[in-house]
Amino acid sequence: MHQHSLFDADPQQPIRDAEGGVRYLPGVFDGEWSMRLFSALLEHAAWTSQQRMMYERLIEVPRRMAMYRLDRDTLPPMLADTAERIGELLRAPFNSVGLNLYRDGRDSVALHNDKLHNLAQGRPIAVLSLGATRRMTVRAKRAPHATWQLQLESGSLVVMSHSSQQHYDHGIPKAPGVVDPRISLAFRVRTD
Ligand SMILES: O=C(O)CCC(=O)C(=O)O
Ligand SMILES: [Fe+2]
Repeated sequence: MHQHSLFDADPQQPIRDAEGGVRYLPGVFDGEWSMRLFSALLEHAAWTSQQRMMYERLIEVPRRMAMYRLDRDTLPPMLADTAERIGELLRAPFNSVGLNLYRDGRDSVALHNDKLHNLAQGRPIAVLSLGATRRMTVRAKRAPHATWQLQLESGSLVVMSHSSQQHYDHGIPKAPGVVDPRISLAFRVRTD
């Protein structure tokens, strides 16, 4: 397997495609905004634990989640302003946000691609990170599975094109030693 660090080729854009590929944008929000938003979401978001069937057993998903429609739900403090700033920056009419809370390094999300059936063609998925820095793995589906490791700092955005989801998986591996929580917000343009 070929391992790339983010800085091998281009610090901003490890993967290129006609729709923008996968880009890492550090420092989109400053430390103060990021910290205030983190606290507001930790306290006020409607966190749920979900369960999945795995090997015929019901297991708890190792993170907390919350989901909002930006166009119709009552939102936690600062979320509407944050969504608007990201929408303006990326010129995309985001109408949904999925929140993930990784309580510490034991929480994770397995390699996956975001399902595209209810996402608008050509519109990106933007993931805002808050709190503890965690590593995102991005891996080509096709052999030899080129793999990138991105350190997602608080206040940063990872912007993934719609079409990148067909060719790459992404995940947040467990991180032994990380004791602080992280919240991510995945902004999407849904068609339903
Ligand atoms: O927490 C992250 O950075 C990734 C979240 C993610 O992949 C998702 O919500 O689909
Ligand atoms: Fe995802």
